[in-house]
Amino acid sequence: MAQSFDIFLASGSPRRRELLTREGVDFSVRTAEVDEYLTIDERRDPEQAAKSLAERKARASVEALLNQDGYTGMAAVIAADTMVVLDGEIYGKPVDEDDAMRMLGELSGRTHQVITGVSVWLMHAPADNPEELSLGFRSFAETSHVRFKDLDEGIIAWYVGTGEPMDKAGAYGIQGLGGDLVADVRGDFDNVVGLPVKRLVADFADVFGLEE
Ligand SMILES: Cc1cn([C@H]2C[C@H](O)[C@@H](COP(=O)(O)OP(=O)(O)OP(=O)(O)O)O2)c(=O)[nH]c1=O
Repeated sequence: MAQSFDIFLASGSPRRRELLTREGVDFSVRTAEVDEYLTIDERRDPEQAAKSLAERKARASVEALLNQDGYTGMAAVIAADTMVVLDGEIYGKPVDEDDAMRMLGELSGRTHQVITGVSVWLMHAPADNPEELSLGFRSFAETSHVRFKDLDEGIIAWYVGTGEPMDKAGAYGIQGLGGDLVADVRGDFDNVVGLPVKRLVADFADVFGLEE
């Protein structure tokens, strides 16, 4: 694959790295701290919230590349944010085991949405003239629908005890032991894991060197 851009993934998530690697994309990881706070308006519109968080993550990474790393060249910076939504309410990562138990109890036997917002920032930072920086971005949100089996308290307590839920939106990982909690998935499976990588690569074919 002939890539005309340097590609940076602004993510600490090992799942996102694996998914992008699987598509054959050559990239580096450049994470930067962001505040994941959502406004009331963003909470009312989960797709917008996911895009907005992805945009913040990518922008922070762009700023770090330019201001801390002194990056020059043509780059695409990719970030994503995944959230679970049940009855319009956003579920992020559980704060503790009780929170994980609560989330899984609420998801039991029902269908929820998993929304991943993706933001891709394109920048050109000329080495000879830093004043001529050009920067732009495009974002999208992808939604998958996941139906949970009926879960009894014993299963939920066992699953939380494995530790798997703690760093994951909605307190489960469909790609791991959490796959056994799931009855059915409609939509993109990778999107549930954290990155709708097929759509990302298709929508940004020029960036990934898939077009002449
Ligand atoms: C629903 C679900 C979520 N997840 C994960 C994907 C994300 O890593 C995490 C949601 O948290 P995010 O805030 O989207 O991402 P992150 O903090 O892990 O990584 P970064 O911000 O650095 O990119 O939940 C799974 O791994 N499997 C699942 O089935």
